[in-house]
Amino acid sequence: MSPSRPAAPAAADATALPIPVLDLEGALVPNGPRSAEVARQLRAAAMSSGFFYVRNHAVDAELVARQFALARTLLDLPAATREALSMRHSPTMRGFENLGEQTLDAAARPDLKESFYCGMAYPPDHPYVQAGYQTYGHNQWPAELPAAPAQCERYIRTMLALSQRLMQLMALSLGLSEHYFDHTAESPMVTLRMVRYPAHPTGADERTFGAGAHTDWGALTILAQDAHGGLEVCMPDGSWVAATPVPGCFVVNLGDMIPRWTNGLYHSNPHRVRNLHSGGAPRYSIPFFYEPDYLARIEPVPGTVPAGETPRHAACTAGEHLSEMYRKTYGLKAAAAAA
Ligand SMILES: O=C(O)CCC(=O)C(=O)O
Ligand SMILES: [Fe+2]
Repeated sequence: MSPSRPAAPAAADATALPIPVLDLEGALVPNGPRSAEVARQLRAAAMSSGFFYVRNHAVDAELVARQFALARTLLDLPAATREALSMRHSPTMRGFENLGEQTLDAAARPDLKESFYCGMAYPPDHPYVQAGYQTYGHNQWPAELPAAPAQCERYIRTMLALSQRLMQLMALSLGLSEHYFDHTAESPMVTLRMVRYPAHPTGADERTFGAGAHTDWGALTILAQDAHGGLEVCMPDGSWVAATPVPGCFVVNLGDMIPRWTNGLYHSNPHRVRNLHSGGAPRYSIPFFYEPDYLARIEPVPGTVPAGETPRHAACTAGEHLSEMYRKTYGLKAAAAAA
């Protein structure tokens, strides 16, 4: 490790973390005995940074380990293979992204990360695939890795179930029926991303990031990260805190659809990544982005707009919101690919 790099953070003491840990034991099924308590904790986190960890989420550690192994294999494929499967050739934003191809913070340098994007395997005759809605259908898989589609599909199905349960707990946290959002999950827009960050360059300026400061665009992100750390979260007072890896936990954060759905009551705070603590090794992370059905209307839920006030955001569909965000951060390339 270079002497200018800070030492790796000590193993996280969950009770001392600025980002709370929600224990999902007893809250994983509708009417679970701890659902109300977890919903209260979720509400507090959502009104603060919009970030929390989840433990006892019932996701098999082996499944997550296999997904990290696949991430390494995918991102080690030769440059020519990755170029042939570049997301620039994909109408649905699937495939490989090279270092510097995305700029999440327009005021910073292009992101020092590379990734592989895939989504749920919607059949070609699904109406949304037929309609050409962005993110539906058309995964790009490398022929060299025939087991990759099934592994990703298993991971996606598992994360989807967890996301949908978290949306039920969120509904509860808003004083709504646990099933309030269920109908918005019919054909969800889900994106699984496997990301690799090179070590933060020595002597890099303050505009250099693995991922520039950004908010996520969807409803929920469930992040698996390796042991190196590097994710930083902007707290409501403007300070940045480390989302230190906690063994066995995922980091969950709210995306921009949730403030739209709650008229600003719940927050989707900025976060960023700098791979500073890995001793020069790459950092891997696997964000799973849960977004509702393309046609789901995103407008304030009951009880979030005070009487006599107008909503802070115009209503839109989830698909409209997401397409606009891809267009902004991938610039003209994505607009061309999506056309
Ligand atoms: O890699 C991470 O820890 C976070 C990635 C992230 O924020 C994103 O992909 O939106
Ligand atoms: Fe993010």
